[in-house]
Amino acid sequence: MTPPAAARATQATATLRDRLKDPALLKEACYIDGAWVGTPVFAVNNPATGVELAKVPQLGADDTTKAVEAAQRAFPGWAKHTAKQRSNILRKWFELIIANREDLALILTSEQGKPLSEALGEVDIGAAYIEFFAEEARRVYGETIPTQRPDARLLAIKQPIGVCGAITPWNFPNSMITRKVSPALAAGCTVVLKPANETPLSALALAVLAEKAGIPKGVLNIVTGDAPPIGKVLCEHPAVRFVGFTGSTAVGKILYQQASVGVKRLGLELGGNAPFVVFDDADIDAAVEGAIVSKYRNMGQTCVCANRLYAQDKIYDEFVQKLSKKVAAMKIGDGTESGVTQGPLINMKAVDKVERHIADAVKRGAKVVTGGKRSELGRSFFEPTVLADVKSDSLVAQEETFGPLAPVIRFKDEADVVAMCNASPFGLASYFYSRDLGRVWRVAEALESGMVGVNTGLITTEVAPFGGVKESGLGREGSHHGMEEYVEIKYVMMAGV
Ligand SMILES: O=CCCC(=O)O
Repeated sequence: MTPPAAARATQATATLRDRLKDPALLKEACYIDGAWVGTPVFAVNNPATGVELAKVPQLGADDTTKAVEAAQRAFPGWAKHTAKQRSNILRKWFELIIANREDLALILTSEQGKPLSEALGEVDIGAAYIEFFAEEARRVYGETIPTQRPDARLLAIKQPIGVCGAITPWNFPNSMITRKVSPALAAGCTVVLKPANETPLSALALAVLAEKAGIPKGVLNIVTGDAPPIGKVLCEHPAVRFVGFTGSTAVGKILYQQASVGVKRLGLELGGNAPFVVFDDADIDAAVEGAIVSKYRNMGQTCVCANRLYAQDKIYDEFVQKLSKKVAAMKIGDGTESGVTQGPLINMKAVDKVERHIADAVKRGAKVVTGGKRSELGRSFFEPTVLADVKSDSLVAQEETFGPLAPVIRFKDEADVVAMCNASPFGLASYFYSRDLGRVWRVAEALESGMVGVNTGLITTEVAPFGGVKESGLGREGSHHGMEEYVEIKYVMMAGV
């Protein structure tokens, strides 16, 4: 007999909790000023099964203001910690995450859907950001400036910017948090974080470990709830000096406007429409592997996913045939099952968009080579798809699909394809495959994007600057450049020498 809905939900919560080595990582409360607060009312569901995993509080503007005030109170004390003290605490947080990586990955897959192997990879790179910035905390150097006045000495020192807001997306519920929070904390800033409503459990689990690592109360605060009122407080409260956001360009523009009132600094990692180009001198097998990683990682729900693929005339058929053979062999299912490489999409709206892009491309003459429809598993499972003979004016080449759909467009020459790549208001990532050294330089320099992968489909690493140009955003995350977002330069002239 099927148990009633409420009992089923309780069972599901117990199921995830029971499967964790440390059940205390599954939190149903917000973390403000070092206390776990709020009534759990908002259900978090597993997209693979639809069952409820847990509930989290639905906080609003007042509680967000309290969180900002807590961060404001904690700021002077945290900023006065020595760089080494901050570094040691961050290092401890990193170690705890690694020690709990399997639990964190299971929570991540359960709430987000990606295969467990990818979730483990995300937890590892999420931890790697913390490790990197724990090291970087000790290298926030200033400078001395050759003087124009014999009686004066000139310095530029770097100081933490202050309280930071962070708003993070559901597609990378762990690493997008650590990529923002760890440089902020390393620099001496305090943070109020709003995770995505679909995936708050990864954020709360990270906070459990942050508390254990000894991050003082008020330094990291987590607020779950309705995005617009929380985002408005983060953008408009006078104590907040920086807001970091990863998400859609449409929301990024709203935050940009709201933050302009208090002239705040913003870090925006927004939408993309990454081209993936295969020239006829490329290693085709390597290009196919790169396309698989770039396109189908996280079921195509990655901001740097290849969105439109361009293959040159001479190798077009070979590339499409080899790509679709691999794609047709992918295993769809619950991300916790062994061998699954394609989990469910985050929700039915995501499925609708993939279907809309396929229908539009087919209407303009494209052919479905493999996939093309909802999976027989139901829910938001969608067959990984390859389309051939796609026209460059199709919707799928203009808008980010955010799903497992590879549209392959034919091109003639280098100038032709570079023009198509750059004919977009977005400029996050681009990829191309070629073995001609001259072409590699020319094309890498010509592409209008913040990041370029040459002969690779995977460019993310904690040591490199991640970010876009044009409507794909502002600022850089990761690498030593990522630290610059969280410090202010203060110039000091010491006269009377
Ligand atoms: O979707 C944004 C993040 C992608 C990544 O970290 O590779």
